[in-house]
Amino acid sequence: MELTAVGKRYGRGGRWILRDVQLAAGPGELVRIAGANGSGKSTLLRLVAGIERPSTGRVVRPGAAAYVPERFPPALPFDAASYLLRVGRVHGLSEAVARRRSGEWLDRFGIADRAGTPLSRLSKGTCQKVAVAQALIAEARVLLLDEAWTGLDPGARAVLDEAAAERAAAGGTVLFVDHDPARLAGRTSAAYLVGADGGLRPAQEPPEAVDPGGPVMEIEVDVPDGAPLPERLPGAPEATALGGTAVRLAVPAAHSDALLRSLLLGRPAVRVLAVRRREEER
Ligand SMILES: Nc1ncnc2c1ncn2[C@@H]1O[C@H](COP(=O)(O)OP(=O)(O)OP(=O)(O)O)[C@@H](O)[C@H]1O
Repeated sequence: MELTAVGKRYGRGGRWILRDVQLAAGPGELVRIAGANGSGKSTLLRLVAGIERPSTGRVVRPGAAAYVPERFPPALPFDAASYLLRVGRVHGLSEAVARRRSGEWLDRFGIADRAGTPLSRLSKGTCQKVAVAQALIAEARVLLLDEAWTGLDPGARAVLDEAAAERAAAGGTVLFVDHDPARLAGRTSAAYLVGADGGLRPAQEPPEAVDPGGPVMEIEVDVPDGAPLPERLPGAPEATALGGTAVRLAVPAAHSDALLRSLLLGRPAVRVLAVRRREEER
């Protein structure tokens, strides 16, 4: 995904919201877009999504993007399951795959029992879970999350954290905006700030939020063909070769579920040999 010399203003003579923006993000990247209120973060994501056209410059993306907008319109005449099915079909999924993935995400967000409820009758939080699920079922090469965590309960926020990391681990490119500066801390590959002048510049990432002295999990995996593991895995695990094609990955316990999931769902296909908590004295 690449933006070259992108400028954006709404209407002729309007102020330049974005100016001469260069941004390149490849497979496996998890990128934070920060900036003050009204600086143009949503505009940037809408340009990448293809919903807005740049006033100047060029936007290139590798296929369709999946997008969670800042505001999701819940007043659609569908229930959650049939809405997700339709979105899946728009993304080119077969009916069977769209149905299966919809069911999986409704289940992961703990709302499988509301699959048949009209969107208009869902609570705001449940509706937001559907808004997020509609983007995740696509498994798109580019995933755009605009304040997608807002309105979710803590459990669902953690599911979305994992989902974003999984998409990147599976070779997707993920761009996100969130008001919490610690969101996905330690998992992002880059961060940028939209300035008041419309420019986009690299930003400092906040430090890893996890207590470095906290519990550590060890996950041992076998990579049958000896292929290298992805460079960016959730929790930035410390890897130790165990001989043959086995590797031990050590991560803060807070990241172990996400790491395990991305190992199981990502490439190369690995076999998990052991998962254990590291002994204190080691
Ligand atoms: N469709 C539009 N037409 C005209 N002006 C717009 C449009 N969309 C956004 N703007 C203006 O562009 C500027 C940037 O808006 P944008 O929503 O991209 O910022 P943001 O950084 O995402 O803001 P926030 O953090 O408040 O969500 C704002 O001044 C906004 O009013």
